[in-house]
Amino acid sequence: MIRPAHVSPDGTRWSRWWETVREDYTLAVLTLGGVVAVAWLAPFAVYRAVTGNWLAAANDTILSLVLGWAAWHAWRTGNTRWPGWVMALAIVAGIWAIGVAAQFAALFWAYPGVLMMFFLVPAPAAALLGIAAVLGAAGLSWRELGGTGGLPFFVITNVLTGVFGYVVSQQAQARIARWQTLSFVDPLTGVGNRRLMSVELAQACARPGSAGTLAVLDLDHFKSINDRHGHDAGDAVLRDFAMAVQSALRKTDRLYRVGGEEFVVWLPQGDRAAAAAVLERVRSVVRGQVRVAGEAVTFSAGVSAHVAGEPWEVCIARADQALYRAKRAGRDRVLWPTVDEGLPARV
Ligand SMILES: Nc1nc2c(ncn2[C@@H]2O[C@H](COP(=O)(O)OP(=O)(O)OP(=O)(O)O)[C@@H](O)[C@H]2O)c(=O)[nH]1
Repeated sequence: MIRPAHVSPDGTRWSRWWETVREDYTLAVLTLGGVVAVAWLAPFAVYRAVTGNWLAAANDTILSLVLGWAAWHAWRTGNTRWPGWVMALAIVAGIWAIGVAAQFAALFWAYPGVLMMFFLVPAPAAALLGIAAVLGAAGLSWRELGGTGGLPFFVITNVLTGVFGYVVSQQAQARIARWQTLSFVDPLTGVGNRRLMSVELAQACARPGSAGTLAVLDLDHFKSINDRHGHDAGDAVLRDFAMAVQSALRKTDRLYRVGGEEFVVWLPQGDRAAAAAVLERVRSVVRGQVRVAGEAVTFSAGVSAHVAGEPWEVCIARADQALYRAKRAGRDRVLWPTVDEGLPARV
């Protein structure tokens, strides 16, 4: 999911962490798993080793390392997808291990485990993993459960826990999807808006050794299109333009609408020749597909390579200057920054 860099840059480090956890429930559950690993499983591993129960000590050690790694990795990279899978599988293994250990009281761990899975992996996978975990644990601790006497209670209460997890996680996901659409998508064209651009570019440009090329595209004489053909025709041009640009871009490229008739394209490669080829393709597709009353619609663009380590705002300012030059030079062209405008040394 999209995680706003940090919703409020103010506040203490703890308050920012708390805010980040509240924003992303998968990260919250991964963190919880990490806390359980460090505060509960790791001390238990030591205790088991001291009391000579080497098998249980090894099991608790491996489990606490895997859970701890998943939480740490998610925090470090901002990616919760793979850590979520790793933690969900570790939970299944942990619940089975409880079955092998055959301790009745330890079976209570199945409930939070089943619940957590719905917040770590997609619902169908969580349901399958939950069933596998519970049936495995039930089969392995058949005697502790009291055989057929205890089995239905164990299974039914776990199924109820899973259903609860499913309902709550689906509701949360639906709300998050709606919130993301409202916050990050331009309603007219369906492409990302300025807010999404600032979140994604901040993340892309913060990656060590990041390379990329940024272009600011501005439709030419758009006011005149509105004045001559009406606002609705202007809206249709904006929609057609976004669609045409999108169709000319590669899957990894990003398009944002950042103002009335102003768009930003981010190409995640710094190679100038490749970027120039993509923008040339964009120009020819727009020329062929975007028309108003039979007239071709054109755009001007300023393009700049992103210099590793610089904030995206610096790169966009350079592209903006080249755009103004393109407008002054007669429009319908793509220009790169000059040395005066801060042309990056490596392009
Ligand atoms: N139809 C429509 N028009 C919009 C929208 N947002 C901004 N505009 C119009 O876009 C026009 C932008 O005009 P200018 O900034 O003068 O730019 P321009 O006419 O394209 O001139 P150049 O950029 O110099 O080529 C204004 O008339 C705005 O009212 C929108 O969502 N829909």
